[in-house]
Amino acid sequence: MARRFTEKKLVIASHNKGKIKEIGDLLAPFGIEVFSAGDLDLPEPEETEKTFIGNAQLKSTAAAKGANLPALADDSGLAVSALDGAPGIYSARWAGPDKDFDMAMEKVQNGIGSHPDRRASFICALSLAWPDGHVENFEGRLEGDIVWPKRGRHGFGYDPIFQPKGYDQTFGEIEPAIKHEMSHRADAFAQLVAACFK
Ligand SMILES: O=P(O)(O)OP(=O)(O)OP(=O)(O)OC[C@H]1O[C@@H](n2cnc3c(O)ncnc32)[C@H](O)[C@@H]1O
Ligand SMILES: [Mg+2]
Repeated sequence: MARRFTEKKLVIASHNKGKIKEIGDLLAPFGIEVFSAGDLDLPEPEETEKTFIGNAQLKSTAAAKGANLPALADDSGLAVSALDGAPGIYSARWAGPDKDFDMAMEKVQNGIGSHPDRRASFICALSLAWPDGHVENFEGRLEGDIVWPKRGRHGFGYDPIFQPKGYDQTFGEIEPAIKHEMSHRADAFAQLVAACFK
């Protein structure tokens, strides 16, 4: 049995504004007071693990200890079939220190080149940690295709080149409220809610 979340305050252990906004929107119905890692001046830990869950847990436990509050971390990324799952856990790092996602998206497109397989998945690991060290982890996924050129201005990161399966718009074009209902983050969040918030 997962530990239930009964506290009133929660830290979103992320320094990514796009993610903090999405997680804040997903948490809105639960009446929890949320803080971001930046609000609390928490450092950004180095992501030294080899899996999404490993890195999510590293971020959640560091923030929970640092803030002495429960903390929810997200480690996510894009796994491209023709690139054997790259950029994967390196999705943020492909954009470099300037967080240049135009460059990162071009790297994805150039890597696929003329390969006929344009399939990709977005993956999201969520880790909820308490200050006593207890952790609950979840992983969500969404299948789609890489399109080129990029389309739309909604979302963040790789959204303008990711078109979810069954849709003819990219996450850059789809309204945020619709993304929240079907994304990899929504999938992981639904698992978290079922296990810890019900
Ligand atoms: O570690 P934190 O502080 O949370 O922020 P980050 O941006 O470094 O986040 P990650 O280490 O988890 O890297 C994931 C990258 O994958 C990309 N990504 C994840 N979810 C995405 C989404 O829903 N839409 C577009 N890109 C996404 C995005 O560019 C992120 O920078
Ligand atoms: Mg990161």
